[in-house]
Amino acid sequence: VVDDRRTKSKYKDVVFVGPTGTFGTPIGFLQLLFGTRDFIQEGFEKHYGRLFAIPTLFQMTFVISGPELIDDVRRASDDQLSLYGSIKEGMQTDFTMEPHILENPYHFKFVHLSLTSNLGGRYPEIHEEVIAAFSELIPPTEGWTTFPAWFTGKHVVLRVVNRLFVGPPLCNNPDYNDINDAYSDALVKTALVMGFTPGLLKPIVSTFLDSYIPKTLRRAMEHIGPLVEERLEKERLLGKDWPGKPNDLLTWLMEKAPQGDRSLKAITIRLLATMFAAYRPASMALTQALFDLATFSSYISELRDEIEPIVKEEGLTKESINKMYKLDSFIKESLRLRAAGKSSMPRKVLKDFTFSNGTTILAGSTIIAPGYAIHHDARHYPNPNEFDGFRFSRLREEQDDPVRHQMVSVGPTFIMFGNGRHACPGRFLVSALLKTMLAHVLMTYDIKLEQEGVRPADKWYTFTPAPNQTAGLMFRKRAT
Ligand code: HEM
Repeated sequence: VVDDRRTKSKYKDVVFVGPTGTFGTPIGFLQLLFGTRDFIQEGFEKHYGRLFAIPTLFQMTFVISGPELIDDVRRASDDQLSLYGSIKEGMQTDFTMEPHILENPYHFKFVHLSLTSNLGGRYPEIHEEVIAAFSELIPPTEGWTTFPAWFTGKHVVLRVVNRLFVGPPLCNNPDYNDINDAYSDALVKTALVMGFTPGLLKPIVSTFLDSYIPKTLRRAMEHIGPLVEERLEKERLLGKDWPGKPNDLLTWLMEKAPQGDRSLKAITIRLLATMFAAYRPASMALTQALFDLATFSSYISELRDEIEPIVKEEGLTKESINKMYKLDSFIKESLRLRAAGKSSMPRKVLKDFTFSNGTTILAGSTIIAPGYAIHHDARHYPNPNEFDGFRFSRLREEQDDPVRHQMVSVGPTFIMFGNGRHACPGRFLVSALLKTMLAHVLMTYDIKLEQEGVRPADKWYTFTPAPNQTAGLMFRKRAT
């Protein structure tokens, strides 16, 4: 309490949202945690365009809003405002992954180098894996059959992304895919507990936490180990550029990671850590888009009318999916409405930082952007709470601007993929994945909700929304 008062007194020109008084911050923090008050939305509505502080424990957290402040964050250097600093804290990586992993997150760079810049070349594999994954998980039947939506979305994404990370046949190994899933779950839960533990106690608490993370890591190493050996053996026998050598994330980690970081354990941790960044948001996005397709079924025929002539002419390719403006718009609208957390683009303040409006935030604090509030702001999105599937394709046509409103474009009013130099490097892949998956579903199946007109409710984890995880979706072989 004393520390909180001392810190607050340093911010004369910053608004504090939430209860005041001696125990204001802890009370406000509990209200925020248990969802009884949403200080981020409250602050956004009352203080739009300004910085405001919300009640959090152990440090000050400031919320930015309005294009100018978001642009200030975009332009700040990494030694002032640090994404990795905030991931380190949020994911407690020193305890959940390995200490120093974010001092050189070269695995993140490999996403761009090995996947995005080579997306066209790898597209046929994506397409092949999408078809295989759907036909296995949702075999087309004449009559309607219910499938678990979240389980299906998750497993399609795990399999297709792993095709690009480790290749076949491991990408379709149920045990390996479960490990990826379980590892992510364990990371989130352990990080949550460690986040609430005061600094001095962290090393002690971490030794008491269950051994699930190391156990899961060992299980993953049992899969990756033989694959690494197999590739090294081929290299010994056939030379460095052996025929058929995969250009996947594993190869990049084996060959381009710093010398001291090429042990099986180091490679496996980086693989799992990259999968953590990739598959959770992507599988949530797929599941939500499928729920939207089933809920707003009037879009289906117009989407098919767009997709079919393109596919007839060119097939499904990296280039042809770029022509599917309406499909892009439908998925982007689903992301806008459902996927942004209340707290986005977190940055740890490493050096005192002065915004363009003159407000200075001291080192040690955290800055976040209110993603959910921004994406539901009527100033930028008329009827913001309504699903308007062709909102963005209309804008692309009306403004004759094919780039600005596409899913992968980032800016201060669409921060689903962040903004600036750290904007998600996987977004080009995600856009290709989601469009291919939805186009495949539209062309192969009919889809509907289990209960007509009732979209399964989202689940919120404090700041983060997730699709309903128990509901099913009904599919049958396309009849029309
Ligand atoms: C719908 C799916 C996805 C969403 C919504 C999403 C969103 C984000 C966001 C918000 C950030 C932080 C940006 C910032 O704070 O400025 C980020 C970073 C990142 N994402 Fe994604 N992402 C998705 C899928 C993926 C996929 C499929 C991959 C990998 C294949 C990926 C890899 C990364 C990496 C490596 C970073 C760190 C960037 C850096 O080091 O600067 N993401 N993502």
